[in-house]
Amino acid sequence: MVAQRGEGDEVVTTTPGTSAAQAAPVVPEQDEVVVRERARAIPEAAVARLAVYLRVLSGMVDQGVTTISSEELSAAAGVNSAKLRKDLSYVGSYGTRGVGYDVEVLVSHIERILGLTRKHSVAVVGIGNLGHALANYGGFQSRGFPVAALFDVDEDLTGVPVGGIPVNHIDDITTVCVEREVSIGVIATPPQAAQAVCDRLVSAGVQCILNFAPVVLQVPDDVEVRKVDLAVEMQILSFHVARRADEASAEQAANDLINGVGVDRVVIRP
Ligand SMILES: NC(=O)c1ccc[n+]([C@@H]2O[C@H](COP(=O)([O-])OP(=O)(O)OC[C@H]3O[C@@H](n4cnc5c(N)ncnc54)[C@H](O)[C@@H]3O)[C@@H](O)[C@H]2O)c1
Repeated sequence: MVAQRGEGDEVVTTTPGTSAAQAAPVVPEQDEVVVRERARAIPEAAVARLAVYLRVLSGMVDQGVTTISSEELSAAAGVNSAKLRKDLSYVGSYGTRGVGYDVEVLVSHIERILGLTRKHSVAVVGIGNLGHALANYGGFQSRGFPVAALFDVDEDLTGVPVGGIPVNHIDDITTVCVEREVSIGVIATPPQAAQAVCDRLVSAGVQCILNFAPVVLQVPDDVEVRKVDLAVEMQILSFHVARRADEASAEQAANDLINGVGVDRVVIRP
């Protein structure tokens, strides 16, 4: 089989000797795993879920699990199985009916889509409370993100090892980031320093920024920024709890109504 560009940027597999005009998408056979490359964009939320599937699947590889059904994976990842199947179709993986997904194959497809086929060295800037915690956390290394450099403006911290890595002064950020091939910069400085730190990371060639400081950073188009704000996550949790409480009290009111006035059914509209 060879790969060709199909309609709408989808690459379809065709048998040798078939012309592109004749090429029709291959319908997955029951016992066949069909792999399709999709050039179209994957929704941001699906990318986040793919990272969750990868974490779950990597744990399964460690336990020697070789195949997994979509139901098992959806339960382990906390995602409904229809959404999971849709997400996995973005990476071109269709499981085998009655057998499920080959865990290692799925891991390699997701890693390829997430660009994890190579290591991404990380620099943390701002080695205060948060920076210390991040630098000391061993979990990034095992997920393909080794922390390779630490920076702070505080000269008392220069040379002090945190998580086994000596802190460099911020003035050395360009040379050190280039030398250690840093591709992700984590900003854990006070907000007023964050934009200048971001600019220095960008001029050192760092194209991915993970920003913990509560500011919106301005970056060139070819630089990706993700902002982490735990307070926002808590506000989202609070919203869901409040909504659940509203639903429970509406249901209670409906039950009271049924019991009180003898109607059979009350429909609650959002
Ligand atoms: N996103 C979140 O959920 C979250 C959670 C906690 C903290 N934060 C944010 O993370 C940041 C750090 O918080 P913290 O409690 O660790 O603060 P901190 O004061 O303990 O540490 C800040 C560190 O940054 C260093 N620094 C200051 N200016 C610098 C510069 N120009 N270059 C390099 N280093 C510089 C300081 O010397 C200090 O070591 C703050 O902006 C805070 O608001 C975000």
